[in-house]
Amino acid sequence: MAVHTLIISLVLLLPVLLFLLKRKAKDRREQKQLPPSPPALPILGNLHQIGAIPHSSFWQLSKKYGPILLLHLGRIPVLLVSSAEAAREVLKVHDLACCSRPQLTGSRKLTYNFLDIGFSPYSENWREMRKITVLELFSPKRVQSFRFIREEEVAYLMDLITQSAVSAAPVDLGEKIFSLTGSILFRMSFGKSLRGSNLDLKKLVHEVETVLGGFTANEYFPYVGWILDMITRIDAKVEKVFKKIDSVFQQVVNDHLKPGRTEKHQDIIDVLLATQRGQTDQEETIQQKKDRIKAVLLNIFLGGIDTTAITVLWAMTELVRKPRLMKKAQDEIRNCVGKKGRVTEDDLDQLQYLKMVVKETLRLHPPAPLLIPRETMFPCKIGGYDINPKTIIQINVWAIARDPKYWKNPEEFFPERFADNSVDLKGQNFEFLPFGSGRRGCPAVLMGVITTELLLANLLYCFDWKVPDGMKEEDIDMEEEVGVSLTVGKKTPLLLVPVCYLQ
Ligand code: HEM
Repeated sequence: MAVHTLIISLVLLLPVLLFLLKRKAKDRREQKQLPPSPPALPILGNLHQIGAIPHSSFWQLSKKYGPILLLHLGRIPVLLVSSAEAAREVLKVHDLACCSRPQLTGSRKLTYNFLDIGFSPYSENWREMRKITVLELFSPKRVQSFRFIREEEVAYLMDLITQSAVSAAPVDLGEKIFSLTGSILFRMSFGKSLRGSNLDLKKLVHEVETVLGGFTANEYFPYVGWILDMITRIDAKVEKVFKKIDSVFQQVVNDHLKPGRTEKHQDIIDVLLATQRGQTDQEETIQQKKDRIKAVLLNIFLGGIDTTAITVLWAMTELVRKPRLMKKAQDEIRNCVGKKGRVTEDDLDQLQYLKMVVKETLRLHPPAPLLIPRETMFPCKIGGYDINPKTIIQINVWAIARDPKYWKNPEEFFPERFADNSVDLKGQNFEFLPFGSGRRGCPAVLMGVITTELLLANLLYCFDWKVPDGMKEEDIDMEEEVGVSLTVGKKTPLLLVPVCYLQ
C-alpha cells in the first residue's frame, strides 16, 4: 500500500518538477541576476530547511547565504530579507511594487474574498479600506475616544489581580493579559463587554491565526497538492474556523442594525456602518456590506489582541528576570504617580524609561517577526538582484533587530540603549520595524503603543512581582512558541506572585 502511494505520488509530482525546470531555464534564458538560493531538493525546494520556528531558521540561512535570499517553498518563490538596507529597498524605495499580499486559500475564505485591509491584495478596495482605517478607525481622535474603555478594563484587571495578591496565589500573567486586550478590543469594536459570554476568545484567535499563517499543499505543489489537502481535510478545517468567527461577527453586526438601537458611544461597527451609509455604490448588496464590516473586524481582532498581549507579556518576562531594571521602571512610575492608586493615560508622557522598556521589548520580541507576507506586483531590483512579479517577500524584522551591525550586544535586554538615540517605532528606522513600514505598515501604532504602555505601567505600579516559591528569576523559560502563525508568543506560561504596592 505504502509503495503504491509512493509511486502514485511520484508520477503525480512529475509535472511540478517539469514546471520548476522550465522556469529555471526561462530565467537563465532571460539572463536575470537572481538572488542566491540555498541548495534545494526537487519538488520540495527549500521547504525542508524551515524549522519549527521559521524566523529563527531563516536567520540561520541568511547568516550563511546573505541578507537577500531566494527560497523556493515547493513552487512558491519567497524572497527572504534580513538586513536593514534591503528592508529599506522593499518598504521604501520599491514600496509600490512590493505592497500586495499573496492570495492564499485560508485568508481568502476568512476575509470574505479579501474585503479586508490586512490580507487584501493591492486594489481599489484595499486603498478605500486603508483610508477609512487611517482617517476614521485609528485616528488620534478616535483612539482618544476609546480611552475610558482602556482605563476601565485595566482597572478591572488590577482589582482581579489584587484578589490573587491577597491570597498570595500565583497568577498566569499571559492569560490575564490576553483576556484584558481581548476585552478592550471587544468593547471597542462591538460596544459590549466580553465578560459573561462563553466565547473562548484565545482559542478562536489562535485557530484563525493558524489558518491565516499557513499555505495549503495545493499552493506549494500545484496539480497534486490537492490530494494531500483532501487527506488532511484542510478545507473542512478552514470552513469550521470560518463558521465560528462568522457567527460571532454576524450576530453583533445584526444587533447594530436593529431598529431603535441607541448608541451611547460610537464603536467600530457604528463607525464602519456610518462610512458605508455615505457610499453611493448601489451595486453592493446589504450582505456584501456586512461582509466588508466582518472582514475588517477580523483584522482588528487579529491585529490588536495578540500583538499587544504578546508585547506586555515579554516585557514582564524580561523585567522579572532583571530585578534591577524592574525596580528602575517601578521607581519612575511610582515617583510620577504617587499614591493616586492607578496610572492613567495622562501620566504616560512622563514615563520615559517605561517607553524605552516597551521599545526594547519590541526589538527583541516583535510579535510578528516576519511581518505579514507581501507579494511583488511587477518586476523590481532589490540589492541589485532581479525580483520577479508574484514573489512573496518575508522581512525578518526579528533577525534585523539582532544584527550586531546596528545593535551593540544585541541579545541583551537593555532598555537604556534607546536613551540617547532617535530610533522610533514609526517605521523610518529600518533596523527596527516591529510595526512594519510603508503602505502596508500597521495603521494602529498609536493604539497599540498606548494600550501596551497603560497596561504595563499599571502592572508595575500596582504590584511587586515574585517568582513562585522554589524558583529563581533566571529559571524563567524564554522559549518562543512553535508553529505556523503570523504572531509568535511565549511558549510556556509566566506564573508570578503579585504583592500589592499600596496596602
Ligand atoms: C503592539 C501592537 C501591534 C504590533 C506590534 C503590530 C504589528 C503589525 C505589523 C508588523 C503589521 C504588518 C506590517 C507590514 O506588513 O509591513 C501590522 C499590520 C496591521 N495591523 Fe498592527 N500591530 C499592533 C497593534 C495593532 C492594533 C491594536 C490593531 C487594530 C486594532 C492593528 C491592526 C493592523 C492592521 C489592520 C494591519 C494591516 C495593514 C495593511 O495591510 O494595510 N495592529 N501590524
